[in-house]
Amino acid sequence: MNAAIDVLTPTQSMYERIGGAETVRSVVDRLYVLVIEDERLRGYFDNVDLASQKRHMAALLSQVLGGPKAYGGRDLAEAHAPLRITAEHYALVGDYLTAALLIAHAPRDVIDAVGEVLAASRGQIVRSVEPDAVQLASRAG
Ligand code: HEM
Repeated sequence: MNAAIDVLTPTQSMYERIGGAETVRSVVDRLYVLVIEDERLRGYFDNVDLASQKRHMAALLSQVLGGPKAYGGRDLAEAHAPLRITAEHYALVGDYLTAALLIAHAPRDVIDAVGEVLAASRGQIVRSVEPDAVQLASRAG
């Protein structure tokens, strides 16, 4: 391979480039501070063990970024179905995750990759029927 191609070929995972376990932990800590400070979201976590929640989220984020494959939590659809999460609340959590990554100086391509994962997992997490969908369904008869 010539030197120019070497330079352009990523040798580290996104997980390594953002700073590995330590950065993931700080991103997840910040994410839950932002979420719990938001009165629109706080109630979802009233009876949740936040320490174990953070461990699961950190394991999932590490895995998604090409780090250790250590996620041992439930399937995302199964974990979130009883919560009836709205599209608005889902978007807020996504924005807070992006904010936490930016504060940790995650590069643009990492933010974009996480954005794609968020978009792909939306259908498993958002469960409430939105007014538009109800209207369309009733119009369709
Ligand atoms: C943005 C994408 C999201 C991801 C990647 C994600 C990820 C996770 C993970 C990994 C767990 C742990 C599952 C387990 O313990 O087995 C979990 C649980 C949970 N999530 Fe999310 N989540 C997301 C969005 C949300 C949103 C938008 C809310 C609420 C507004 C939410 C509320 C919860 C709650 C309350 C639990 C605990 C459920 C329980 O222990 O019964 N999540 N989530």
